[in-house]
Amino acid sequence: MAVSTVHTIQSLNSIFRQKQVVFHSTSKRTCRRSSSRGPWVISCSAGDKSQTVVIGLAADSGCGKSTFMRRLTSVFGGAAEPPKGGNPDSNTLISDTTTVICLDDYHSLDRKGRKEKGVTALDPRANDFDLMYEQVKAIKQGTAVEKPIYNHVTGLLDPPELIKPPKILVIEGLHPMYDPRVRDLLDFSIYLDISNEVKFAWKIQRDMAERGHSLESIKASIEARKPDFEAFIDPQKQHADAVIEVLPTKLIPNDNEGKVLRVRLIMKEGVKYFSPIYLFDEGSTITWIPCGRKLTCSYPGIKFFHGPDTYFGHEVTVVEMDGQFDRLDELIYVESHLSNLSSKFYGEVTQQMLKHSDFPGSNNGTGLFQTIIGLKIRDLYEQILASKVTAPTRAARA
Ligand SMILES: Nc1ncnc2c1ncn2[C@@H]1O[C@H](COP(=O)(O)OP(=O)(O)OP(=O)(O)O)[C@@H](O)[C@H]1O
Ligand SMILES: O=C(CO)[C@H](O)[C@H](O)COP(=O)(O)O
Repeated sequence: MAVSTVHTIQSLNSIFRQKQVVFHSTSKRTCRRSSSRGPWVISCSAGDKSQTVVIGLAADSGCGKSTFMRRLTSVFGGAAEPPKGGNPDSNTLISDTTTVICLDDYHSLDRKGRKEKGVTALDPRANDFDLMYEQVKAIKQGTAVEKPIYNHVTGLLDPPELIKPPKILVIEGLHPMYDPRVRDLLDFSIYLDISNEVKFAWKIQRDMAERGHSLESIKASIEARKPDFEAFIDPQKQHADAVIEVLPTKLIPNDNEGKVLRVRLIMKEGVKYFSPIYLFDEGSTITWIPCGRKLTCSYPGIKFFHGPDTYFGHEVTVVEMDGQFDRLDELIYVESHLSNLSSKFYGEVTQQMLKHSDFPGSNNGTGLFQTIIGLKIRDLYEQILASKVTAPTRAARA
């Protein structure tokens, strides 16, 4: 039988100080530690209703998570910055509304440790899912935590940093949907599914041009990660509420340049506080070539597709864009044919895209769909907030 001990925040702190993990309380609350489940398993009662909305973003390294995060933070306004006065190598980004934590911080093995044990960072054995679960749960319930830091410069685990509960917590990285306990804490989840060909092209662009790596070493690193990527990262997409799939274009026969992309936004039906966008007419299957009088298109043009489908046994709506925009200001023409965008005013998607026209993917479906998912997350957050405000009022009336 599980033996539960009631702890105050002070007594928890004394337990965790030895392990460099300290729990803070933002309101009066009690935490329980169950002795049958090990020292890391702490549950705190929610002291108020101001719980944090938790979003999961999964993708392999170098697949556009940071770019997506910049677009998302921008939808809420304000810039995201690392914690003030903290570790300069912190992976965390904080803005007024959102805190983005990188799940690399839950690596239980540092670079040397992984080498000695012969495991990659993608392997669950190199990650502490118990701590990830406990800390995400604590933040969701309004409790600040001391989260470890994985230092990508040194390859070491640095002393922890304080993470206070934000309005929206984004957990981004390799495994946000891997552990069922963490997955259950997510209010919304996204998977960035970049095909091998495109991933390779992006890696070359970044690691060769910006980081001075050789073509051979990039190839070797992709190959070395492949088995663990397929075993532990890729399967998470079946759990995602939205998947952004990035594939080579079909508009250029046998294209191997990887510059023109076919991007699919796959949106699950029946997700609470989320309803898919659609093109022209909800539920119908449509192919649309918008190029002509209102949209300038050079070779190979632009082709949209919209329709219902199934994805890992779930009903989904898919919107696809193949090709790229020549003139971003003309995106308003496409935006005006998309419905259920959750924008606050006509043209908001175009405005966001123009604002960040220098971000990678701004001229194609990656930027467009990332921006739309950003608006959808804002809408989901506002709906959750409204449900908390109206729930007690209704109860009081009954
Ligand atoms: N939509 C895009 N179109 C073209 N290139 C892109 C796009 N998104 C990302 N890239 C390329 O991939 C690189 C990595 O992007 P980003 O830093 O957003 O990925 P990440 O998943 O956060 O990477 P890491 O996990 O390694 O920090 C960029 O520098 C850019 O070269
Ligand atoms: O897959 C990764 C996620 O970003 C990294 O490779 C992993 O975190 C290990 O980092 P590093 O290569 O800096 O030791």
